[in-house]
Amino acid sequence: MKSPGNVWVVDDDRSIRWVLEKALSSAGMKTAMFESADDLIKRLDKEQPDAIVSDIRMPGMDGLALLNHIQAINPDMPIIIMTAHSDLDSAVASYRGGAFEYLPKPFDVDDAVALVRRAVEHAYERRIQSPEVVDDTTAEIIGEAPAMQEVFRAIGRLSQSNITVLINGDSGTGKELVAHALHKHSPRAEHPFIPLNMAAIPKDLIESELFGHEKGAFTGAAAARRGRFEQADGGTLFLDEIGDMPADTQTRLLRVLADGEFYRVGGHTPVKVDVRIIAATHQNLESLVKEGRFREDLFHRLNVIRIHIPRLSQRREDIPRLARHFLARSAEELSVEPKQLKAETEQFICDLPWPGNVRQLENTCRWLTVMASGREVLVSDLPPELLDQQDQGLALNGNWEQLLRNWADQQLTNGRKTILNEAVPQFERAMIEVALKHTAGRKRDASELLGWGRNTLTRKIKELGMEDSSGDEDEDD
Ligand SMILES: Nc1ncnc2c1ncn2[C@@H]1O[C@H](COP(=O)(O)OP(=O)(O)OP(=O)(O)O)[C@@H](O)[C@H]1O
Repeated sequence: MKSPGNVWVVDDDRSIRWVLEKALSSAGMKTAMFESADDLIKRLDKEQPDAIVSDIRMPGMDGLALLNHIQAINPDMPIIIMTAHSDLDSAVASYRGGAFEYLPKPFDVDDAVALVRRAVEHAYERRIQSPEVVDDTTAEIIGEAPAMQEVFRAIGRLSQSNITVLINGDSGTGKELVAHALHKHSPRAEHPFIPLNMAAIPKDLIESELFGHEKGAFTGAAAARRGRFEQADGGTLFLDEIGDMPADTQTRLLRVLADGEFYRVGGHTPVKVDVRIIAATHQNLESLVKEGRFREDLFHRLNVIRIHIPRLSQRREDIPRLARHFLARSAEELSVEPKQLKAETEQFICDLPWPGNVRQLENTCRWLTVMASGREVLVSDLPPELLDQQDQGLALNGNWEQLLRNWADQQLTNGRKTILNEAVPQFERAMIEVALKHTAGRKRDASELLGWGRNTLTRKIKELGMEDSSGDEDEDD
């Protein structure tokens, strides 16, 4: 019993679309043709094909970006990339990104049909072999904004590697989701992904949590226990909020990364593990290094590849899709009809500041699913704190203090500590940058604008690691 197949083709060249549509339909397959990758992605919201055939070069999103996008949301979707011989490098890249096959142009129509048929059968077999692939959609990452496309591209590029990755981004931007995607698209995918949040564990338990302990290692250690490192053997250990790792643990971690082995707390036999580390932080690790709060050598070990996840307010174009996704998910969880945002509600939420990022949007959608009375969500149905936020936003022009209060409030609500360590350097950096802009980079004049002595400004610039951006260094000293 074989599925005839539902195949989507995307190519900006009308004649290729025409040829493939004819050939695939004659072979009994259902087809849909798209002029651009963006059109195809829009349709993916509603329906999923069995396979996709995509040109490599297209205006707008190209074939490889599409490949990365789809790989991130549905790693099992077979994709055939069409490419001219001259684009062999890109074709190789498409393999690494996880394409099913590539089809060199110009192609023989029968070969093309045979290839597509194989892709469809492959998809079909995977589906019957592993019903749990449906579960994969829990890790769907939504992001059409250019800044998120960068993130998808990085996931694609890293897909065959075991390299250490450092993910930067504010709380709730999706760092764990991206770490999970990196794992799922790595050679370690069949092994465990173990997340551990440094900020969420009391300091004196971190070591035993990471490395495990032997029976009787400390009061309360009634039995021996494997730590996260051992649990993650062969797989990936995700260390969230690495900036909060205590100094002693940093030293131990560094040693494990260098030696590939460690001792359980209270243990005397070394334990060998093979673990890929993905670390994440909302803090500026370089600043922590400068302040002596994070080991420089550990920082360099972790900072091999860096991925930055933008704030939700820097990718507002994704808000409507994210909201639909979360409304659908909470409706499913609660077995109710999904709520729909009225156009003005959608517009309203697109303009909000979202200091809690995607997580805040997700929580809002869950709240709406339970609390909004009708099927359609009106602006007045939104949780009161969001309506307040908008008032604050309107009154904001000039009211940076209110923004700062919101930020501090949010940080403390999220359980953060020592928030001045992050806020003060940011504040100073902003003031210095603006003053230097007004003086075309002249520090002496900028120090006057700020009300600091020249030496203080020079020292601050150094401490804040702003030397590259501070403009002309050769002025009169
Ligand atoms: N682009 C996205 N598409 C779909 N869901 C997302 C996206 N980004 C984040 N989410 C969801 O938002 C929630 C928060 O994401 P996640 O836990 O990955 O954030 P985080 O940056 O690790 O947060 P924290 O730093 O507070 O731990 C999760 O439920 C996640 O599934």
